[in-house]
Amino acid sequence: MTTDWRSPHPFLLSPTEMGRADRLTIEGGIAGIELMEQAGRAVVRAAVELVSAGAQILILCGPGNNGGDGFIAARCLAAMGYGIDVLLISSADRLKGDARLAFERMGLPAERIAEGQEGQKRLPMLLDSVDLIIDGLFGAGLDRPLEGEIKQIVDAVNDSGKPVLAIDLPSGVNGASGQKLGSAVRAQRTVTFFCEKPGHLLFPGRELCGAVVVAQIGIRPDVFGDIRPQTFENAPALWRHAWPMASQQGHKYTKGHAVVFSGSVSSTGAARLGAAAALRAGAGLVTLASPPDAMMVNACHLTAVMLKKLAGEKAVQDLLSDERYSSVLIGPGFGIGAGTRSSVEAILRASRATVLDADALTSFSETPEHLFSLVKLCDAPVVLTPHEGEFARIFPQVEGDKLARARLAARLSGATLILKGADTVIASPDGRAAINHNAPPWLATAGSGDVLAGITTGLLAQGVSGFEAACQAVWLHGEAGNIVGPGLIAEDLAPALKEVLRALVDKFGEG
Ligand SMILES: NC(=O)C1=CN([C@@H]2O[C@H](COP(=O)(O)OP(=O)(O)OC[C@H]3O[C@@H](n4cnc5c(N)ncnc54)[C@H](OP(=O)(O)O)[C@@H]3O)[C@@H](O)[C@H]2O)[C@@H](O)CC1
Ligand SMILES: [K+]
Repeated sequence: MTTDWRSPHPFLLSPTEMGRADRLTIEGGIAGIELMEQAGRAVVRAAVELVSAGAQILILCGPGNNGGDGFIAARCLAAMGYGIDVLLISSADRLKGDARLAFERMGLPAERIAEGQEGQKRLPMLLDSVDLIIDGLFGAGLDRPLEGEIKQIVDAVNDSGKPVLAIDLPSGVNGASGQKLGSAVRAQRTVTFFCEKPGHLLFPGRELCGAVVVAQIGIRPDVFGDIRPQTFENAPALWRHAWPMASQQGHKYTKGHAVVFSGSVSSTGAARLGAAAALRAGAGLVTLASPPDAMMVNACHLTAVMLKKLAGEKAVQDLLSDERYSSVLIGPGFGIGAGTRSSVEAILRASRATVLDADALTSFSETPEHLFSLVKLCDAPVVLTPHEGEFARIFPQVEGDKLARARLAARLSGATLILKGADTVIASPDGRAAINHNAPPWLATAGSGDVLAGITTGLLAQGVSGFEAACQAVWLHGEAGNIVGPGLIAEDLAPALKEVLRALVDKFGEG
């Protein structure tokens, strides 16, 4: 498995929140320069793993505290016998606070430090002879695109092909969004402090960071109590409390009953993938609701999943008048149009925990407001599972980075949102958001989304609330994808869930 599910907390801090963590720590009696010393030493520990003894290291330092960490690392690495050159992009006179102090403590011979224009002139020669570049240009304080000479430096670093160790973030990556501002360093490894930031998990930042190391520098975890982060890494630490543990005395009727709506005769497979996944995810019973023309094909393919014919105008209302149906999935292979809209309306009016996927979303492209008002009428969790194309169709007015868009869309629609992709974001209407990072690239295959929707429906059937069910489902789906490996087809996922669930339940059982 790829995820360290024992991660002690699931919090991600934006650069602004991280600044607050620093300030709270400093107010608590630890000097800023002490934090910087610890940060610099963490950079040293990472650097020595990347080079051999006596290697030549170029440290690029910006005008703020990110550069300050670089000065500390320069001092320690020089004392350890590495060949160190420091390139400071501004003039040393303009350094302030802890960064100035760190510069003054550095103690390198003047010829090993190049400032401003002089540094730029020396850069090609320095890049030629280094074994490692340490990027201390910009971290949390980046607030605008890289331009001009700074952009040229970053581009030259990337073109050199030399390994880069980034301090906190690769310079040019926005820590809140993972977006590249102008240009950005491509690192082999990134050392960040205290906890990860959204920009380490969201693309393109995730790719530009290389491997991320989180170092502790003396900030106490109780600052989370003050900051109350609303952004999380999607890991078991986030939703373990809401996991539907099987009870010894439970039986299939206590684990909920999911209904999955099938498409017509030529498009039934997607719903069956969803139904099988709902059953694997632990729903006690799963019924496939099928149009009459698809009964035979569905019947030929189902064993543990039950089948019910859905006919007549009030078929959905009639079906859901049975209170035992605890969750519903509609959309995969269901078809786009007025019929789908009225089925969705009947489901949401019946106030059942609901997953709306694929065609159930696209059917509201012209009238998204109508969908949102129905969601708000529904007295149970609703989860929408759009990929980027579907998202653009139902939230055309929502712009910005992926995290911000998912949050805003969840608030607008009143539903929990799973905005799918390599860095799936799960957002709740109450403002919480989680970023997923265990999905392998081979999960992007036909039917994979139907399985994800099915897992979510299976968890909702057991009474898990919307945000937690969505986070659990996305994580389980990713882990199942890792177990199957390259060559995965959607049919492989539900069987692979067995192994994921076994490991998870064993670990949760251990306490
Ligand atoms: N005690 C602590 O806080 C600790 C912090 N730590 C470290 O500090 C880092 C945060 O430090 P920071 O806040 O000083 O910000 P930083 O990333 O160095 O950049 C700010 C400078 O860049 C400038 N600037 C921004 N964008 C620019 C652009 N596009 N192009 C050009 N210039 C640009 C901006 O200049 P100005 O806007 O004033 O022109 C400003 O001078 C954090 O990532 C971590 O490494 C650790 O030591 C642990 C303890
Ligand atoms: K950096």
